[in-house]
Amino acid sequence: MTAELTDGIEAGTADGGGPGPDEPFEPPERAPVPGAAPPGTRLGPGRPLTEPVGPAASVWARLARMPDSPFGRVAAAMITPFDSSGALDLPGARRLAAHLVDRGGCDALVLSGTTGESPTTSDDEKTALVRAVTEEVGDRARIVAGVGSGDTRHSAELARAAEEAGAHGLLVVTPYYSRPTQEAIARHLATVADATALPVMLYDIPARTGAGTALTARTLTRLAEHPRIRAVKDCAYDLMKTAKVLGSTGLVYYSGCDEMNLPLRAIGAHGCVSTVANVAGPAVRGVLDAFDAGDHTEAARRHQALVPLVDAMMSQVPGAVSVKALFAAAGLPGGPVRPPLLAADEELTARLADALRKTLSS
Ligand SMILES: O=C(O)C1=N[C@H](C(=O)O)C[C@H](O)C1
Repeated sequence: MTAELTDGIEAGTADGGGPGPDEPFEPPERAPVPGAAPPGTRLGPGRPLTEPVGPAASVWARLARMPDSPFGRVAAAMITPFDSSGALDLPGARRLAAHLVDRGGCDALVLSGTTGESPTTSDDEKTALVRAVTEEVGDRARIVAGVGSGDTRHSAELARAAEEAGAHGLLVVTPYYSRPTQEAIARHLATVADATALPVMLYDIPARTGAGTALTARTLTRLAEHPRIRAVKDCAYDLMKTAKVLGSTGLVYYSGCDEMNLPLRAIGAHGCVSTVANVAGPAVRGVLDAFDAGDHTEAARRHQALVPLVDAMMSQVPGAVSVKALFAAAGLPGGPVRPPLLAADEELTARLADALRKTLSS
């Protein structure tokens, strides 16, 4: 999309509550999921993947063919395309997904995240999106379905529907609004992870979920014991916590905010879930590639070159608004945002396009 996009544009912790030090975490009793990986199985670097038998075998067989983490390395937090009437645009979603995977530098797509406007899509739309995108990209990328909500039963239902629709993994944000304690948050996340055989990426974004909902290092360490909780999408801006959890668990970390992609990689994160990758995936990947090749100066240069675009896209309006404004300017599928989000005005769109152009030419 990058070339098409520019062409188009040229034309146009609180540490809330939870158990005290003496209260042991009891992972909720659960019947083993048929065919699920045995407890302790991890997909972090160097760890073997144990193939199960039974209904989940096909999921694990698919994952086993994919290298590295079950969530890829550069995941676009894909926008959800709507048509001009505001309805879900599945052909547009297929086109965008294929583009991001085949030419846009992404080896994973997160659907129905914040950038995917999950608060304003229905359950049926979320499931239809997973089905269409998995059909379109097959095993060329990992498809991660956002199933987080403030309601445990609802999230478990969404998780089962996503699994049935072909998702390779789940993104589960900490429950919000009702101010659950750490213990309640831990139980919510474990219950959703129990609902399917899919690997789970936790989403820690306290600025969005509310004061007191940041996952504590202790809660993360406890949840790491769950056989299917494998990863964290880290948007907590708490390097002490992240470093502690990275150093003491097998959880695979992903930066969940583009300005932290390189800093978090430098302390051991595996990759990123990126909004900016919707429009500049190869540049987002290029930062990690340079770092992994040992050229830290070049990695820093590439990171710095992306920062103005990250700032333009994420600081004033939600990422979905920015991406859709850029897509509209380039004549690409995306369509409008759904209320309460508001489309970018002309001035913001011009600034976004300018930032994108500068970044891509740097
Ligand atoms: O939708 C997502 O997933 C992401 N959303 C975050 C946001 O909206 O702030 C940013 C992140 O890059 C991924």
